[in-house]
Amino acid sequence: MNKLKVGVIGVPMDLGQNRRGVDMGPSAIRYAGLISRLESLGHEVKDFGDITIERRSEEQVSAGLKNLSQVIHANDLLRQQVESIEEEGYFPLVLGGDHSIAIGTLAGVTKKRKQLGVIWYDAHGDLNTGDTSPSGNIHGMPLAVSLGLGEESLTSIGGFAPKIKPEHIVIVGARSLDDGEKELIKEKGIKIFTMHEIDRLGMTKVMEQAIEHVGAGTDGVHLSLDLDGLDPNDAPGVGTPVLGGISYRESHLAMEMLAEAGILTSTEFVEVNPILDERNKTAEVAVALMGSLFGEKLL
Ligand SMILES: NC(=[NH2+])NCCC[C@H](N)C(=O)O
Ligand SMILES: [Mn+2]
Ligand SMILES: [Mn+2]
Repeated sequence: MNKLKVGVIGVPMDLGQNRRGVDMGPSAIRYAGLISRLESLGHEVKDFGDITIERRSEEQVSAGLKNLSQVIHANDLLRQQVESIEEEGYFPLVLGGDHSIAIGTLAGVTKKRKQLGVIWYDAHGDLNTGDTSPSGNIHGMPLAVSLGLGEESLTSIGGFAPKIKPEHIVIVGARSLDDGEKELIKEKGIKIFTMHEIDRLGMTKVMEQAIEHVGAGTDGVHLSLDLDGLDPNDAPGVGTPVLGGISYRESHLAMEMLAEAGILTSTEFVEVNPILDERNKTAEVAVALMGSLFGEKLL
């Protein structure tokens, strides 16, 4: 794999969901050795530090969305950081934080890339709006927001909407979808490999087809990896675990195939929750997967 300039940015954000601790994700991932792991692969790594996130105050709900104003503010800061990381010639590697931060990441990377492909590696679709969400948690909404759906103050971050097109998305690993999300997937024709397809076809075929799908007619590809896409046995430190997930081995294979394809232009790893974790296992899994994604091989 080509040697890259990788720009790491942490987003210690927990306001997009209810469980405490996911704000410590960036710290746990760095502690698990991310920077030296990437450097040992020959990449030049610059750590841009963390975005400043407001402390949790009393929960406010507006239009059915929890902590809306703080989530908007954080994502707008992230958008600006991601834009300048790219302008300085670095590959944006964003560390969460809850998955609501994908709103800011995608707003930042689509400033330049108007035909961005997106791989959404997740147990969930994150395709809710304020109207369909069972929880009001914004981490269940970022893919819908990026499609220009739902709350206007979120979709308009960065000054334009939508950020991405339904035909450029592929969801991998889904096994928990709300009714409104199922309808949206059908209505928009979003490509999805649920656990059923992963079991049936195997990860090799799934990733071959996923890579082909997001490569078609796009000018870059973003990987948004929610650690709850993995099975909770392999990644226990997440706030919304769902049994029957993608294995550690299948995930390494997926990352290796992405490295080989050489199509990614930005990446984020989200939902690592050290309070719910077992001795930093999930952060270590995240770093191991990033190793494969950035070109690590045994021989
Ligand atoms: N990024 C995540 N872990 N999302 C979980 C979303 C769960 C559920 N679908 C909701 O909207 O609340
Ligand atoms: Mn999820
Ligand atoms: Mn998610």
